[in-house]
Amino acid sequence: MSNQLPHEKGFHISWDQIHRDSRALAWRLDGRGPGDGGAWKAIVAITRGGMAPAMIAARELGIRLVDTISIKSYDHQAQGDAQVLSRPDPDMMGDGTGVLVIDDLVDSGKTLEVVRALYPNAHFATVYAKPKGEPMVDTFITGVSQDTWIFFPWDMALQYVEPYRGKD
Ligand SMILES: O=P(O)(O)OC[C@H]1O[C@H](OP(=O)(O)OP(=O)(O)O)[C@H](O)[C@@H]1O
Ligand code: HPA
Ligand SMILES: [Mg+2]
Repeated sequence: MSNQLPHEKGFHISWDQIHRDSRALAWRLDGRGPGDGGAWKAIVAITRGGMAPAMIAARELGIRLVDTISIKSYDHQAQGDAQVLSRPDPDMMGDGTGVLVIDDLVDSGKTLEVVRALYPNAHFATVYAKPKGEPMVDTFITGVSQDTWIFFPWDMALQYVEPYRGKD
């Protein structure tokens, strides 16, 4: 990582950016549900990364029924088998009809594949999508190349960096 140029280090997302992009996702989904007037009945966030976008979308869309499904598939940047640690009330979920399932991003598509198998009729939405995972997502805002690592604001802190041309 340390001998890469700044633009090769990854795609760094600020809080402001994820807020704007999550709002854009909500607006794109507005009125596209199967209920009256295109309503959605609930939002399910895929923890942990989906929680911030799901909260922002729930607020934009006026949805108060918000639940989580807990999946763990990465340890740092290494992917293992996706494990479902907890899931929403089965009576509320049914086959997923009318439920918006939200995550921060789709990369290999493995996480969404697991959730899709549980709720085949839910609508799957992510803020960011890499090409491999795109077939697993119904709606996303920004496409990112497969070899880019996305850094989210909850994983970062402001810190000093050396000037690009080095110290004087
Ligand atoms: O499409 P995939 O290759 O499955 O990758 C995408 C998933 O990986 C990350 O979650 P992670 O499992 O790291 O957990 P976290 O959300 O708790 O950070 C990200 O938030 C997505 O949920
Ligand atoms: O690019 C990524 N950034 C953060 N978390 C991730 N989990 C899978 N891919 C990514
Ligand atoms: Mg996640």
